[in-house]
Amino acid sequence: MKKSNWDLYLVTEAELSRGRDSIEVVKAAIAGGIDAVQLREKNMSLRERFKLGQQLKKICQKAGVIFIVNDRIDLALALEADGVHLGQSDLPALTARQLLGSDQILGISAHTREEIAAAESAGADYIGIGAIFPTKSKKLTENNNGIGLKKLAELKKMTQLPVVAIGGINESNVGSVIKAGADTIAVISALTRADDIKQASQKLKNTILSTSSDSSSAKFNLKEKNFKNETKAELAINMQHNTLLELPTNLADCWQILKNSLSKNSPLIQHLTNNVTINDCANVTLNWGALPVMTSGERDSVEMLESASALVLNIGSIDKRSFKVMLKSGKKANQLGIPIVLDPVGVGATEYRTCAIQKLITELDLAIIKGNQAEISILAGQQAELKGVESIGEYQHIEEAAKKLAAQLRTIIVVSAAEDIITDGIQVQRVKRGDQLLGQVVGTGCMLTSSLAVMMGVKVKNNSNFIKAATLVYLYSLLAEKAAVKIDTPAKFKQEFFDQIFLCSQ
Ligand SMILES: Nc1ncnc2c1ncn2[C@@H]1O[C@H](COP(=O)(O)OP(=O)(O)OP(=O)(O)O)[C@@H](O)[C@H]1O
Ligand SMILES: Cc1ncsc1CCO
Ligand SMILES: [Mg+2]
Repeated sequence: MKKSNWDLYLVTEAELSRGRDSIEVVKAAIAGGIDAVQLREKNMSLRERFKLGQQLKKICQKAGVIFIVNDRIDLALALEADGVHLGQSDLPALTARQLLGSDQILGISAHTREEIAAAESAGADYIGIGAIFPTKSKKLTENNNGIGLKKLAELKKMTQLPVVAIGGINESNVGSVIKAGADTIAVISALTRADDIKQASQKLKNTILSTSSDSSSAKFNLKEKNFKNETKAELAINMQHNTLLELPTNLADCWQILKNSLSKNSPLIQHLTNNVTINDCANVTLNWGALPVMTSGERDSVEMLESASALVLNIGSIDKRSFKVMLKSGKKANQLGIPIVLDPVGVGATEYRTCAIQKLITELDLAIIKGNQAEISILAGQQAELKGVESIGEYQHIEEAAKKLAAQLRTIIVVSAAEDIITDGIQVQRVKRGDQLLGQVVGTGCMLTSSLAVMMGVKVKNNSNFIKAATLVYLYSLLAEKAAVKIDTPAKFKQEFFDQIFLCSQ
């Protein structure tokens, strides 16, 4: 079961359901198209809520509707709910996140900048804001006047997380709430007290959808969670522009600049690369919005650089002739001020590779070296285990090795692994995102190198190569997660991953 975008979120309260029980209410609301249910029931005992929750969970699961538990993390865990919604007087968000793990949804009610920041840093998936309007029942909220639309709009600007608005929202005012910036609408009475719950749900959802598509405010998707496979990583996207919400703010800003520039003028990326993954590298380059060229003759490569914006040197299938072309082209790129991204594929596996790389590193100025853990360890003069071009073994000191190498060569080092590292010798960014399927497809490292070259080929002011590299690696990983939510076998995953890169660059 997976659901990426919530429009309408029903919060249950049997006492406000005009004699109907919450099972009946939830079933009718699901028939009307709600996206998520929250088990609230403030007046029931924990045992009663548990029993009701068991039934509601089954109903939701069958319908593909998200099931969230209010207030009690113990209950959420006991019911194996999709997530929990906590207020400021419940257990702290950080504790909740630790107990929940990363795959479950954590919603936090927040009313101030500080509360929003704390929720974000604890790893919340959405921020609940309310009560927006006066509510019919005091039980719904302590704030009987409601915070109003202006305050909602102000709070919305303080977070990149999706905002769920609650409190006194109904058919007549929901449009204004969406326009003020709410991404998702949570209601109790508007549905629980309706004469015809199914019809009321349909109507409310339609109004939300039609207002959202008219509204200029960005409508964000909630984190997509894969409930089929709990090991799958989490992600979030912006529905309109496909921009990833979870990109840290500075990287998100950098991506906007890179993306704008890519859409205006596609940089040409010349590749001298291996004959295993060459086609994938060409396609990934194209999907980011750049133009690939993979010309391997000495004269042609050198001449091609006149119109290129970056050069990839990938030694995956190096031989005497290709090495010579790399050296010559590298020198030409340096003369022209074109950034070079080097992938020392399999360095250390053979003496030939190691000598070739030593020569390239000594003679050329490199913008980035991207290698797997073994390759970077070898370059840093440490022990490493390689089998062919694959990194095997444990690398506890990889960060120090990468930093040292970056400082020594005055370049950016990118280490790819389940947790990637980007460093310029001083700053370090770790990216523990992505999906293990990346390791099941030959060439995702080479494609990462080509992707880095695309970003190096974009000239942007105010963003260092370090930030550009970190942005790319982060984005690459998040897009892989997004692909992996949809697909769980390698070949189709590769296709989906390409498409995600394409969509994100539009
Ligand atoms: N277990 C994993 N979980 C998440 N991401 C992973 C995992 N293993 C590898 N990756 C990602 O896969 C990509 C390739 O990394 P890897 O270290 O396998 O490179 P490589 O060995 O140079 O690849 P190749 O030689 O196949 O081109 C990187 O984006 C990395 O983050
Ligand atoms: C498998 C393989 N062999 C040489 S290059 C390459 C692609 C991954 O680096
Ligand atoms: Mg690999």
